[in-house]
This record gives sequence, C-alpha cells and structure tokens, in this order.
Amino acid sequence: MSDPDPATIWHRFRTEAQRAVSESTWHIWLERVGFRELAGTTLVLEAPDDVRSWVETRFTRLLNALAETVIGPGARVDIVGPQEQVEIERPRPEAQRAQIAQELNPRLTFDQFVIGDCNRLAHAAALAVAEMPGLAYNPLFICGPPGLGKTHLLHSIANYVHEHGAGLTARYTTVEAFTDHFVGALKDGGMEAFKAAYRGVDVLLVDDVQFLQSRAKTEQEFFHTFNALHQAGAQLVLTSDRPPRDLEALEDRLRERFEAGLVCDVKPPERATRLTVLRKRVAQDDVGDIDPQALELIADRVATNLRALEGALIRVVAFGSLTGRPVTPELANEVLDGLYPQLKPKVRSVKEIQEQTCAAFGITMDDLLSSTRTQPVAFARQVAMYLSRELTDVSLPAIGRAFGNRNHTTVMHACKRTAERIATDKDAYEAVRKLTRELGGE
Ligand SMILES: Nc1ncnc2c1ncn2[C@@H]1O[C@H](COP(=O)(O)OP(=O)(O)OP(=O)(O)O)[C@@H](O)[C@H]1O
Repeated sequence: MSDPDPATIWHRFRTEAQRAVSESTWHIWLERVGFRELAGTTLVLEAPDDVRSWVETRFTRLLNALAETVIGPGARVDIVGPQEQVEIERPRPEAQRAQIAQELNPRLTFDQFVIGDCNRLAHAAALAVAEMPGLAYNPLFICGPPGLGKTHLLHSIANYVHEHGAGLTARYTTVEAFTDHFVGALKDGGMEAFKAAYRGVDVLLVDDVQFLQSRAKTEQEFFHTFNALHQAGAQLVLTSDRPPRDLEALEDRLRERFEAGLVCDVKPPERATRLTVLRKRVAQDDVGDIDPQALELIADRVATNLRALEGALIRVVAFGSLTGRPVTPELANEVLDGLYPQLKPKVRSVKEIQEQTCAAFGITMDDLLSSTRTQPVAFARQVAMYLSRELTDVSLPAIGRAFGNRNHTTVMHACKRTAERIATDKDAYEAVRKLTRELGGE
C-alpha cells in the first residue's frame, strides 16, 4: 500500500485536531491554521500572525501527538508565520498519541478541596501545575500519610486540564496500574501501545510511587517514561507516603529526579479543616439534619485522616437512620466509642503523664528525658508528648521544655507520629488507649 498523499494527511490531521479540542477552542485558535507542506515526517503548518504564538505555546504538544497518529512515530509539526521560510528538524522523543482510558472521579476537583494550613502549599502547587502544565514545577512531588488528599489533588489536576487545558491531555495512574499494564504489555508484545499510552500525554499523574521500590523492572521502565516526558516538556506529578529522601530502596537516579522539582507535603488537618470537610460532605450528600455539635464531636475525635473522618460521618449518619434516632453528639459518641479512643481534654500535669508513661513502658524518668533513640524509650517519649498535648492545655514549647528542653517542632513531630501509629498499629493503639484510661482520659 502506498503512503497517503499530503492532501489526505492534512485532511485527516485537521479532522483529528477539530475532534480533540472544544468547539470554541477550535474556532478561536485552530480553525485558521493551514497546511504549508509535508517535509518528510514534518508537517509544516501556517498560522496567522495574531494566533501563531498562542498556538505554538498551547497546542504544539497536542499537534505533535496528532501528527504522530496520522503520519507515524517521530512525526511532528512546525508552525510558521504566513511569510516565513521553513526550517526543519528539532529532535523529539518517540511517542504516539495515546488513547487515554480515563479513570477519573469527577467529584474530586479543586472546588471540593478544603484548604487549610495542612495542605495550603500542596494545593497551590497543584493548581499552578494544572494551569501551566510543564511550566510551573516539574516534577511536583506531593507526600504525606494516608487519607490526606493526595489522590484528590491528582484527580483535581486531571479534571482541570481536561476542562480548561485547550486539548491538552492528562492521564492519572497508580503504580499498581502502571505495573499491571507494563507486565501485560511485556507478555503480549504490546510495548509500543504501552509507551504511547504513558509517553504521549501532556500531564502524567502517578499515585503512590513508594510502591516502585523493590519492583526493579517497573522502576526502570518508569525511569524511562519519566525522562521521555520530562524531555518533551510534559508535566509530571507524583505522590508518595514519604518524601523522596526516605524512599530508600529506590535507585538514586530516580530519587534525584523526584527531588529535582518541588517537593511538598500534606499534614494532618487542623480542626477547622476537619470541620469544613464534614460540613461540605453533609451539604453535598444531603444527609439530612445533623446537630452541628455532633459534627464538632466527630471532628474532635477523628483527627489524623480525612478518609477516616468521612468514614466516621457515614457510620454515624447510617446508625442514626437505621435506629431512627436523630444525629446528636450522644449518638456520635456511642458510634465512635468502639472505633476511636476518646481523649477528653482535662487539665492534668505533664509530670503525671510522664510518670504513668514510664510505668507503663517499664522505663525510668531519666530514660524518658534522655536523648536515646532506642526502642521502647523513643516510642514511650513520643506517646508521653502526644498525651501531654491531648490531655493538658500546656503549650507545645512548654511540653518541649518539660521533655529535656526539646524544641516544639519535636513535640509536633512526636504527636503526628503517634497519631499515625495508633491509626495503623493495633498494639500501639491498645497501649495508648490503656494509658489514656489510666490517666482518666476516657
Ligand atoms: N482537603 C480536602 N478537602 C476535601 N476533601 C478531602 C481533602 N483531603 C482529602 N479529602 C477527602 O478525603 C478522602 C481521602 O483523600 P485521598 O484519597 O485523596 O487521600 P490520599 O492522601 O491520597 O490517601 P492514600 O495515601 O491512602 O491514597 C477522599 O474522599 C478525599 O476527597
């Protein structure tokens, strides 16, 4: 079969381009772009002066991808002005326009994302990246413990790009899905399609990159994907449960690339953020009448994970509706008692908490206040700081001073680590709960 002639190629290209963008984008920007010539695999396009620079900035990547679909791998476009001589050959990585299977949740948008001190930077960076893919921070690396909105931000970026990106393409994936896809492609010889799927996009969003560790082949393939996209100016956004420097089992070259852009974290949400998330959920899901104090109680008791917070709300509401009882603070307490240890702030002394913690862990006060980091002393110290924070009104700096003149950020860190640990480790949960009870905290 002979190669299609330039006129056919141009016709196909134009049809694909019109299909790829919204109607208004087409009319305003792309409709007046014309055909100049086909030089090898370079499609030279002519754009009127008033739209040329905009078309170049915003649409070159899309048009290149379309050229590859219509002409073949390695094809590209060159956009020239009406009077301009043609100048050819700029290298471009191999890619093919991908058929993008979207697994996006339309509910996860920037509009629905509640901003607080815990996530302000991550949110601002994600929005900047969505507005200017490849131009703001590249890669953007968002890290933090589970359930704090990392996936929400990735979906928000993809949804935003699809809605406002003038034809730019975004693909969301998890390391799990990327691995499955890669292994499948290796088995049935679909590597070209696999590469096209991940290297032919303008924005690639990858969730949970900590799982790349200890998957040598996937890690290597991901490294090449990362490089191909980065060189092509495409945007990469990655999430992980820890910062790049703590991804110890990852190869240095990949870790260094993760660190090369902007790394920002999401922290456990402060109370106001938790409350706003709950109120938003109630309004959105139309769950009926809920006593505002019941919401406050849920926000107080489920402090470190927004997924758990939403789960707690759903349980409380479901319990109310199953038993035909109104959702009051008492009902919320009843439901949550079985799920989360109740830490009622009462005025106690830090010293009392330190003594009880030492007794519970079988260590001395000197150990507790020392600088040793060995277990169980280090954990006991973190628990004692956490309980001092939860059960007294003493300020963070004062707690720090009471623990051998430590800094208040050390106390904050200890609180966070303990909260995370009791959310995930049953033994730690039991130990803290027992101690809390002994201290009269529930
Ligand atoms: N700032 C926020 N505003 C509104 N909802 C939020 C916010 N952060 C998280 N959520 C909601 O909390 C739930 C958990 O968030 P998400 O899945 O994004 O967490 P994650 O950090 O990706 O967790 P994991 O590491 O377990 O994947 C989702 O339903 C999400 O919509």
